Amino acid sequence: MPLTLPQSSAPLQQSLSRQLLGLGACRAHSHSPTTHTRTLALPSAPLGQTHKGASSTLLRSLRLSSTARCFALSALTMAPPPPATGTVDTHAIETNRPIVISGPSGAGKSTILKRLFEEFPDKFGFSISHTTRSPRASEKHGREYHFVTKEEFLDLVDQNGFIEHAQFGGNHYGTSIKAVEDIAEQGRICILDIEMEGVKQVAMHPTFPRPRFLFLSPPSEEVLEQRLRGRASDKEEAIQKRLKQSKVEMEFAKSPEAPHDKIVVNDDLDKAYQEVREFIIGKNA
Ligand SMILES: Nc1ncnc2c1ncn2[C@@H]1O[C@H](COP(=O)(O)OP(=O)(O)OP(=O)(O)O)[C@@H](O)[C@H]1O
Repeated sequence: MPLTLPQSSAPLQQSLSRQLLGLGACRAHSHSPTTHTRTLALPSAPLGQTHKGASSTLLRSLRLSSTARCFALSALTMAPPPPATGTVDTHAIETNRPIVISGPSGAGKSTILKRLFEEFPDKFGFSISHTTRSPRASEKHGREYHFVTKEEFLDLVDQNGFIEHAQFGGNHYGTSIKAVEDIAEQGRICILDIEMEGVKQVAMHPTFPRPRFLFLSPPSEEVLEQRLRGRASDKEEAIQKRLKQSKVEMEFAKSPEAPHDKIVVNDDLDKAYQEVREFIIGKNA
């Protein structure tokens, strides 16, 4: 599911989007108390227009600032919510296979994606997540999120219209197939920054073609804790929650059911970035 944090994922997504793109708008979501889903799109070919995308909140969960990170390039910002359904434009998705990036909060996902977006400033777009929570004063329907009613959201769930969805803090969050598909149809590769439960959902989705899965790992628990504290964005309780969740995510990554095609250990940032870059846009991508 898009990420959802005990705290809201929207702030995270927006924050990340802004950080990543240096823009004033973005979107994404996650469904975990600490993270959420960030959906980004990398065009596989030069684009003539802008887009937006990105979310992961639950993953969006551990940090209240990493909600899906989506970035909106104004053109799509005002678009109405797509009529997502369980049907998929398989050709577009398989031609521009989305990338799912996951890893513990603090592993460095935002840092590395920011670099990637800076290196390819004209190639990114982002998808917009759905949520049943009320928009905040500064938020616009179709920009930060597609704000829908609970009934509309659950209808879409019944149609298998989400590649992942979750409930946090009493609200539903989800990344629709249509939102990701739109990016693929524009010749872009959508990058989804998703927490563990969302990864499982995407991997098991009945109709959505399998994306490529990348797991970003911290070099050790000790280093992860240092980085979370160094980020100075969380209170002690939130740090402890992220560290606890990181153990679960690391165990999952080592398990047979983990769908990851590539695991990158983020020790030296330059080296990790090159590995991620190669996986996403390298000649064997
Ligand atoms: N290789 C590295 N060496 C040292 N510090 C790093 C490295 N990679 C990331 N960091 C730092 O670690 C902190 C956590 O990184 P970042 O916020 O990118 O993690 P994240 O995986 O996006 O977390 P979240 O899921 O909570 O958004 C940041 O302060 C970042 O600057």
